[in-house]
Amino acid sequence: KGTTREQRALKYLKEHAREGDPDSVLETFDEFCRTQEWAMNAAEEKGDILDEIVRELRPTTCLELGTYCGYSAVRIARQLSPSARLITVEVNPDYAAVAREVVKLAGLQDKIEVINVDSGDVIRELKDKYDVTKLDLVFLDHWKYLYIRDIKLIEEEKLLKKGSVVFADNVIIPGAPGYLEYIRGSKNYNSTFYSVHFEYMDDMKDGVEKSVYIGDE
Ligand SMILES: Cn1cnc(CNC(=O)c2cc(-c3ccc(F)cc3)cc(O)c2O)c1
Ligand SMILES: [Mg+2]
Repeated sequence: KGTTREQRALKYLKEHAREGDPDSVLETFDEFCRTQEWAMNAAEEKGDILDEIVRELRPTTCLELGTYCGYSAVRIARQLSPSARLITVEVNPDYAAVAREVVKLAGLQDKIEVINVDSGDVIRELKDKYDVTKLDLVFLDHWKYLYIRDIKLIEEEKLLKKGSVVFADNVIIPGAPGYLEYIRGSKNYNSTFYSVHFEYMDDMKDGVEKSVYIGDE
C-alpha cells in the first residue's frame, strides 16, 4: 500500500481526533492501536505512571529520548505548565516527521520541540544550543541498548539536580539489562520498578523503572 504504519496512524488521527485536543489525540491513537494496528506507544499502565510522575513533579524542562510518533510527548506536554517545555529526540527522520504532525494536531507545538538527531550528539549540545540548564524529567524510550550510554552522558553534562526523575520504558521487554544494573547500583539514584502490561497487550508483562536523582548537583 506504499504507506508506513506510522503514516496510517497519522491519517487515522487526522480523520478521527479533535484538533487542538491532546486528550482526544491520545484516546484516538489508543483506539487505532487497539482496533487497527499495534504501535510502540508508552500507553495504558505505562502512560498512567508517566501522567502521575508529571503531575507530582511539575517539571519545567523535560527531555524524551525516542519520540517515535509523539504519543508520549503529547502525554507529557498536555500536563506541563505554560512556561514548561519538552525536548524530544528521534533519530529516525520518518518518525520525527510524523511526530511533528501529531504534536501540531494536538496543538502542543509551543511546548514540544522535536529534534531529528542522534541522542548521543544532542545531549552534549543541550546547554549551549538548546538553552537547557537542568533537566527535571528524562524519559528513556529509544533504542534500549542506548539507555546506559545516554544516562552517563546526561550525568557527565551535569544536567540532573536533586529530585530530577529518570523514567525508563521497556526494562523487561525488549529489556535494558545494562541500564537496570547501572542505575540500581548507583548511589546517586533511588529507583523503583513497576510491573506493567506491555502496551495494548493484556497478556504480556513489561516493566518501567522510575529513578530519582539524589546525587551531587
Ligand atoms: C525502530 N525504533 C524506533 N525507536 C525505537 C525504540 N523503541 C523500541 O525499540 C521499543 C520496542 C518495543 C517492542 C517492539 C516489538 C516487540 F516484539 C517487543 C517490544 C516496545 C517499546 O515500547 C519500544 O519503545 C525502535
Ligand atoms: Mg517503549
